[in-house]
This record gives sequence, C-alpha cells and structure tokens, in this order.
Amino acid sequence: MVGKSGVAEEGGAAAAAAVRRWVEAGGGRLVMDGGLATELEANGADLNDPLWSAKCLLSSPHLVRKVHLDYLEAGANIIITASYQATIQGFESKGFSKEQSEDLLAKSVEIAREARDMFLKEHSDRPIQHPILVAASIGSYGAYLADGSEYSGDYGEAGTLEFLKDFHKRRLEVLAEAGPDLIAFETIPNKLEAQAYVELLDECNISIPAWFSFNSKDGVHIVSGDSLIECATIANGCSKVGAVGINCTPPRFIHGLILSIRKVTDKPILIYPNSGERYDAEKKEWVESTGVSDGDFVSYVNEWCKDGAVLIGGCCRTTPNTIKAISRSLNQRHSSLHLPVA
Ligand code: MET
Ligand SMILES: [Zn+2]
Repeated sequence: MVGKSGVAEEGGAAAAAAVRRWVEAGGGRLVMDGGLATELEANGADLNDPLWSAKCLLSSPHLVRKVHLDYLEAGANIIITASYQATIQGFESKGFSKEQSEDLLAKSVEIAREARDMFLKEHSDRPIQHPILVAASIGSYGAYLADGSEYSGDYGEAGTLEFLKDFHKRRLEVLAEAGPDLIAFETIPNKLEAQAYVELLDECNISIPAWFSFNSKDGVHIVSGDSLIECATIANGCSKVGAVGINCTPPRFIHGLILSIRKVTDKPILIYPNSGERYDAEKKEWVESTGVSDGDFVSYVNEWCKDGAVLIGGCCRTTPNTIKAISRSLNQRHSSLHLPVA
C-alpha cells in the first residue's frame, strides 16, 4: 500500500506511534547516548574479550551504571544496555549455565533501569519532564563471533535464516521480559539478519517497540553490500519496528543514508554515528580513517534534523561530551507533557 507521502505504508503502526509519542514528549527530538563499550574502556575497563562490553556485567556492573549515569547527566533521553555482545551462547562458553546466562542478560536491563532510577531521584527537586528510556541492545551474530564480521556481514555457512533466528530467539525473549522500554537491534550488517529479527518479533509476540539500526561503510549499502533501501523496506513492513536508522557509521555518510531510508518509510529515523574512525578487527583497535575528513561531529546535527532524523546520539568512540554537545545543539525544549518512564 502506498501512503500519502508516497512511501509504502507501515504494516500496522503501533510501535512507531509509541516512539512518536516519546519524541513529542521530548519536545520533537530525543537524544540517545554515546558509545558504551568504548566509554567503559575510557573508564579503565579491559574489554579485550569475546564478550566485549558484556564482560563488565560480570566484572564491573558499577562501571556500567556509572557510564549510563554519565550519559543521562549529559542529556541523553535513551540509554542502551550493555547486552550488545551478551549472548547465552557466549556466556555458556565461559562456563555459565543457561540459567546464569539468562540472568546476566536480564542484569544488563536491570543496571540501566537502576541508573535511570538514581538519575530521577537525584533530580527530584526539579523533576525531569522528558522521557528517559532504556533500550535493550541486541548486537548481531557477527558481534558474538567477535571477529569483525559485524562490519562485513559475511557469516559463511552459518548465514541461514533459521540459524540466525535460532541464535537470537531466547536472548530476545529474556531481554524483553526484563522490562526495557525499547529493543535496540543495533549494527545490523546484512538483510538476512534483519529478516530474522522481523520474523522473531512476530513469532515471539514481542510487545515492546523495537528499532532497527544498520551500519554502512560506503554511504549507500549496508556493510555486507546489501541495499539499505531493501533493508529499510523490511523494517518498514514490521508493525513492531518503531524506528529505523543507522549507527556505528562515519558521520560523513549519514546525510545520504537518511535520504535513502526516507524513501521507503515514514517511521521515525534514528542516527547514532561513530566518531568517524574505523575498527581494525585484526589489530583490535580504532584507526583514523583516511579520505574525507569528518570534521566536527556535532556540526552535522542540524543537517540530520533537516533530513528528518528525530533520535540522535553517538556510537563507538563518542563520549558524554559528544552527547552534551548534541543535546545543546538540539536545544531540546522540555515539553510539559510527561509520559510514564517505565
Ligand atoms: N551500543 C553499543 C555500544 O555502544 C554499540 C556498539 S556498535 C559496534 O557499545
Ligand atoms: Zn559502535
């Protein structure tokens, strides 16, 4: 079906309507947090481990809570849990039982909810009026592999729809049951994984709005080479997807990518680019990218708003200072409309 704006109409619109209400309550824009794993490292965590930031759920939950709080103090409306690389399979390979692994997943949501409660309490003399939301992160199968394939989308023989659905199913259910406000499918590297997520959202009957966020390294395709337009069309067709966007991608590509997404969906668009550096999976370090300079990250924010993005934050190597600057630049007006935060 083609709507009045010329794009195919969303398959039902419940989740998108929920996100729009939050955006409205935030004064027309919502600020997302910045890089979590890289900020944990900046705070001294050693994440050289297949579990990456999820390692902190075991070793230093207080640090995760601190970084969430730093982002809230910087003006973030949305904090993303430390479950990006947390999987039942990953915990089991470290010797945890299935039950313990599920508890660790749920713990990522609990820590973020605790940070929100602490933040709201801290500001109870002048109560916070804008929404503060917890998004449960689901990283790709490639993130679990920890071999850089979330930046190639190449899963070899494991790359079948049924395999990916089976891989993510229980994790999605456990995270949804832990009570986040949103489910964040982040850094989606290929079309097949987007399709797997859509089918799981329906089959598991998830009632929490999800977002789909893809990553690109050329400004046209997502990292596997699949067409962003096709991927965004898949997201658009799912009533449980409340927002579609791009993360962990250099800022200089974002303008064109938003325009592509806009061609196929009216759902809210979210953007949280990385600092513009590139991750070298072999060396396990971020290296400065060559070519077009990224300039000052925040100088792009107005342009992205004009392009139609309504949720804006940062991904790897962005910091609470980046988020403070984004928040200032959006000049977020705190609406008098107050939505329940949980
Ligand atoms: N939310 C995740 C993080 O900031 C996204 C990582 S993208 C590789 O750690
Ligand atoms: Zn990132």
